[in-house]
Amino acid sequence: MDTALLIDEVRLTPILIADPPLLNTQGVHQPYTPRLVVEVVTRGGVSGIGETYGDSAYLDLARPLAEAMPGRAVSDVNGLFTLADQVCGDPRSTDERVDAGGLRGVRTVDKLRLSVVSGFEVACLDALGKTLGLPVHALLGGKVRDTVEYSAYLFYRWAAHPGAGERDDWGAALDPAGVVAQARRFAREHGFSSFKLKGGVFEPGQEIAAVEALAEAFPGQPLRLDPNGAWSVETSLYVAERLRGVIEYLEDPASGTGAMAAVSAGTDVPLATNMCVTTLAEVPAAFAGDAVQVVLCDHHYWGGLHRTRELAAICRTFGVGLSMHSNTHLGISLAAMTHVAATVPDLGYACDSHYPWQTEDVITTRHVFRDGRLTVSDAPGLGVELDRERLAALHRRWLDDDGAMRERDDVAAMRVARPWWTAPPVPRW
Ligand SMILES: O=C([O-])[C@@H](O)[C@@H](O)[C@H](O)[C@@H](O)C(=O)[O-]
Ligand SMILES: [Mg+2]
Repeated sequence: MDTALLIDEVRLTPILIADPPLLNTQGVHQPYTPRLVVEVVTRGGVSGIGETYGDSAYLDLARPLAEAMPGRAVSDVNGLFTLADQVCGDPRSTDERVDAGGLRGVRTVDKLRLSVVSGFEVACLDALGKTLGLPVHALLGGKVRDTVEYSAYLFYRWAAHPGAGERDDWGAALDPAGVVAQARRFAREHGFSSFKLKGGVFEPGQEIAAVEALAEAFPGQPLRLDPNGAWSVETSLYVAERLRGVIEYLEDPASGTGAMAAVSAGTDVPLATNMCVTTLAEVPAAFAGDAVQVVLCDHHYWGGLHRTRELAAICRTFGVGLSMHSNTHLGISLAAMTHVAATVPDLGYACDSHYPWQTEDVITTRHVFRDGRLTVSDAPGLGVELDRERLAALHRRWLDDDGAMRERDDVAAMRVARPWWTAPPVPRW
């Protein structure tokens, strides 16, 4: 073993990043949202970076893992899972609640742990690639495309947060005209040609009207609608019928595998998910029941880039399509998403990314979409550099926070504007 590959130190930096007032079925994004930056430093003096969720449940698991890493090789990414099982709590204890935000499926201890491991795996791959002079995609077997296509992620939104928070110049988008204006700006500034609207905010008729307005503004271009499981089976079938021939896929119209399977049985509109298939345990029932036709992978909660490729192979085996989910994230994760997406042969859909909404970053040079695509970097590692000054500033914000922003809570954020707000029932419509 080359001792240059051994880990000397692991640095964990929780940060708070600005987030616009984007609406979803639970509520609204907080002015600031937590992320965790993971940095591994090797004996060879190379530093590798990764990024994952930063809420305290993730930090609690990341700390013991960081302490256990020194002395291990950055090339031993498979060993990370065993190590995490040993040091990050009891692997048998599970908590099958829907995640705190109600937007990303079940929240089990295993899934939390995998989300943490993903940040460490990416950091190790970055360090390994930099040491060997190879891009991360080469460590995953090599890219099969030179660019990765992303879709515009449209949100109903307010012009500004009701209390504190950064301001941007997007203005409000609360009706079909606002959604189309937002889409036009995404197309103009980033070249996106496929569009996803985050739904579950207004009653379904209004969201159907928004998608129809998009179809009129962008004829023939792929459109998606994602209410995060807010609709009943009946409502889902109604929306599917109305948008048949207009929509590329409906994403998580209903909540849970059973409801999704019932919707799927009643329509030929493809269904996608980042909610009912987010762990291996959920795959058999969902695939056997034909509940979904497209799985949205997310290297964070599937446990990193290698595990994402394993998921891709499972989907391929069962003839289920693959696309990519996104939550609020920075440029480190976007680099990781692009590397793994470049290696998956049958990625048949443009990937999601929140990135254009993020005005702050911790890398020195922001990613730039051209024609809605990112060029796959051939530079060693991820191909991005940490901006230490920015990282320190965003960490300072996390330190200064009284705890209110350290956990993502879209319901609480909505209460600032509407004190009576509670998490809506499922199904909501
Ligand atoms: O950021 C949001 O509001 C999204 O709703 C996000 O939390 C979801 O996880 C995600 O983007 C999705 O596709 O469901
Ligand atoms: Mg979704």
